[in-house]
Amino acid sequence: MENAPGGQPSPTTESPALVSRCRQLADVSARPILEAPSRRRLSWTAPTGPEIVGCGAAASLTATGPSRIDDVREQAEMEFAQLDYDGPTIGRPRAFGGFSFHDEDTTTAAPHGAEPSDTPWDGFGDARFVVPRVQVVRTDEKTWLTVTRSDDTSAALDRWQSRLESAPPVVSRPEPPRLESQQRSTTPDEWRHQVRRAVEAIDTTELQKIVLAQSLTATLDGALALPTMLTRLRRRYPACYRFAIDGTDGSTFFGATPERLISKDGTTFETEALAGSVPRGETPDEESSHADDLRQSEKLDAEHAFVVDAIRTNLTDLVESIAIRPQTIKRLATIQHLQTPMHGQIGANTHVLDIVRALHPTPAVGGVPQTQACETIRSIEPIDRGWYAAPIGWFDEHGDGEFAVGIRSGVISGERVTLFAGNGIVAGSDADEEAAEIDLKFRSILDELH
Ligand SMILES: C=C(O[C@@H]1C=C(C(=O)O)C=C[C@H]1O)C(=O)O
Repeated sequence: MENAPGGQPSPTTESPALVSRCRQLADVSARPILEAPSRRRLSWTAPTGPEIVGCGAAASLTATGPSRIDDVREQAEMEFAQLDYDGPTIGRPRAFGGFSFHDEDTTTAAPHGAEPSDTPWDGFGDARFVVPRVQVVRTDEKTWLTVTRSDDTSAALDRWQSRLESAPPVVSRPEPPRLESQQRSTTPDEWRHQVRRAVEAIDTTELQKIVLAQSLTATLDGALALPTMLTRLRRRYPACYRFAIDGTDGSTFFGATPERLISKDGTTFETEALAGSVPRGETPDEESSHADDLRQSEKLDAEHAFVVDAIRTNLTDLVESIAIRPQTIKRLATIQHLQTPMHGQIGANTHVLDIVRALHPTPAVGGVPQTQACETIRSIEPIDRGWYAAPIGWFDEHGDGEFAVGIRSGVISGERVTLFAGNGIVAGSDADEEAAEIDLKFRSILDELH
């Protein structure tokens, strides 16, 4: 955008310009930002990236239905065209948010089997991104504060700097609440029935793989403090993406997901296939026997190969090159997965959201073929997936950004937390074995709540 002399936005600009300024701070905690609920808080930490925390909305992007990813991109281009940022790249403003799993417009359609009141997703919509008014980026060595507003940016920068620098250090953390009760969306019998229907569809139609999910609603005896929750997830899951994002109704979607959907930086991108799961062992012997199962099982290999193939196929037309690294195992606290990292070169003008659109949902969370799998999920699953297993992340004015798959996640609504977990079903899947894996996935977050 054009600036008038003195660096201030030109008064002739039609809509108010967003002025964004960044300042490096002494190493301060971003906790004061997270301690203020109802301020549209967000938190995002990639396994090897800085911690980013934000609040407020300098710009909001929302969209519905099948075109939601393109619509967000279009709106973002208009908003970012109004942006006047002067500062280091690390502190640049970004749009943070996520998409619903399904394409269907949830503002008009109730999900199969779920009354609107059953859903914890009212505050999220089909797509919602926010350029936060206040953003703090912390690496191990440095902290940057960025304020983005259409007025008084520098006064707000001063206010937030003094607020962050004068916040008292945390001496003791509040006791976590106790778990009062938990309720599953799906009984063991219902699950067996659903898996039977999925396996039948696999045996008799084109369907080859489908991921079926459940929810678990935990009731606690007190509210969950988001900063404490994120600290626990950081300690327990340093190799995962930890995220939290407030809805518009006081609820918060959060999680610690092991699965990268895409990261794009200039002309390079990285993605991965993550699918095929076994438990962690209680002893070294048990551990290596599970790892052997993971490497040798033909069924798990097939589940995983669907994901590798779909990512490669769906990216072919979009990227300049793609290389597949050797398969490894991603070990987490309760569960371990087959992982195949992939990386490559891409045109600088390709937006990260173009890649998100091409990839989501991968067969790690949807199925093969994609459209039939999503239709079957909607007809079999009794829950509203909302943003679970969907792309969650950020992008910047140049179309660079990073998205994770929103699994190992849940929605906090006061003293209730609704968690989600799913598992891949292929020919020959056994409902009870699949249920045991879903339990491990629920536990990964449930164990950290109380
Ligand atoms: C669907 C989930 O996880 C996905 C499914 C996996 C599987 O079927 O083995 C493994 C990792 C994830 O890609 C979940 O955690 O809810």
